[in-house]
Amino acid sequence: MKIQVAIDLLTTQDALELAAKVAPYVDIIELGTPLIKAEGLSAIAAIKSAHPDKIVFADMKTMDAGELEADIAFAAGADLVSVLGSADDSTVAGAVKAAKERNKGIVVDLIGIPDKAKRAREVIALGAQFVEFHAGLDEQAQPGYDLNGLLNAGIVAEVPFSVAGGVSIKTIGDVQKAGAQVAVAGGAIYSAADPAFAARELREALVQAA
Ligand SMILES: O=C([C@H](O)CO)[C@H](O)[C@H](O)COP(=O)(O)O
Repeated sequence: MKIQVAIDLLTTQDALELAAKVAPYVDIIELGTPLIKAEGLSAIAAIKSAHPDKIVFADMKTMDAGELEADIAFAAGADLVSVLGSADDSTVAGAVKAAKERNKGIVVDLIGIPDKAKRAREVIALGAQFVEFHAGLDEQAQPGYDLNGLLNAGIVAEVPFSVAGGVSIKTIGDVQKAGAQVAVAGGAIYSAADPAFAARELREALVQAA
């Protein structure tokens, strides 16, 4: 299973500094939606240029103009771009078209979708590389939130998937057992007192579980 660090910081400089610390322990570097909104596509170019060997994920959360939005993110250096599962099928298909033309990939983010397993199968049929079973930061803040709903959706859907929603050292083993291709960790890394240590701990937890 791959580890994806989600960088929900607000400046390219802070993102570059975090990425430099954690890159040895992660496979995918994600530019979070707030970062892209704050700094623009240049943040994607800066991270790809600093880490050409890493998979760079632009969390565009595209809802419309799928082909256009995916294409500008790929042109800036992204290898993977996210589209929302609540978007129209034509938006997903347009983004997939842009990805195929550049030999890159679309990840469909199922945040807010009630029947995540059903929509996951639909968007994989449209050509998405994998889906993200995702509970956003606001959903995570609700009382009683845990990862189990996302993990069960992943098990039921039987498609390639990632899990994002407060993945931590306590839960990354469960994400792996559920069969995820990618565990996404944002706050568990960027809010840690020592982000490199936190990322290394996540990596070591996977080695031990393997
Ligand atoms: O996609 C995300 C969220 O919508 C804000 O952009 C996060 O990057 C994702 O949820 C992973 O972060 P954590 O939940 O803090 O692990």
